[in-house]
Amino acid sequence: MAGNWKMNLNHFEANLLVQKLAASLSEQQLTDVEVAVLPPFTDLRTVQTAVDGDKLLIEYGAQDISRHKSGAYTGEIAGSMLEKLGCTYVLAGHSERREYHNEGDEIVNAKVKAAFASGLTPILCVGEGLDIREAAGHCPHCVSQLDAGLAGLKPEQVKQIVIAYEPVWAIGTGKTATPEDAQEVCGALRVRLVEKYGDEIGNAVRILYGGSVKAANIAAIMAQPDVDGALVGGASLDAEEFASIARFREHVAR
Ligand SMILES: O=C(CO)COP(=O)(O)O
Repeated sequence: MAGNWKMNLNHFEANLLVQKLAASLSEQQLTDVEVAVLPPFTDLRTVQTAVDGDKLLIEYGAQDISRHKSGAYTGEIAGSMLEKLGCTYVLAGHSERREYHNEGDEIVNAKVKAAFASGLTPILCVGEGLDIREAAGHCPHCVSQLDAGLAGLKPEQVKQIVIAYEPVWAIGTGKTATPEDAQEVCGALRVRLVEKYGDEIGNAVRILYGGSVKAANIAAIMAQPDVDGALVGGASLDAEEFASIARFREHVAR
């Protein structure tokens, strides 16, 4: 269960939220679910200090990574810097990066590789816009983003990666895909992974659903066979709400 904070919370607020989240998770005795937060870059050091200092059972990571190793790339953050901050995960190809920063599949693939080169686990995001959904092109579109994002990876890297299916029309809009919509695309992604990398790897890859996930709708989404978790935006900014979402980590075994 991953919380993408997007461009919210300064480092003081970040500290408060991770502490509260850890308290809510332990109150609910959620020790067997992997919970990760993805704060803005400027919060990462604070989150690291809180997690290490208090031995909190929370993983964390970044929302973006430079495809370059180092050098004259003003404003960018290298994988090695994230690694030094103890990050486990990094998003690659979130729809907001694809849309507002013109990140195409090739750049996203380079970012996935940069993440692995620094020992980070990429969370590769795929998803269709409303026009593609209305033209019924959502499955092929997402499968093609998956293929492009994974191009050139070794099978053991594919096994480790996390995929997030986030229909763009359901992000921050309050419109959730129905559980069946989520399963349709997550199932198509699974079929593709199995086809290309075999049963063992294809079934080991964790596939998350994202888009207006809340405590009130998570149960039906997690009941889908190919949904292994959620990538949560707005609702991850509320510790109790996010902890309640994390309670629904059990899904029907494939
Ligand atoms: O984009 C998302 C997570 O990465 C989803 O955001 P919301 O949960 O706010 O719709």
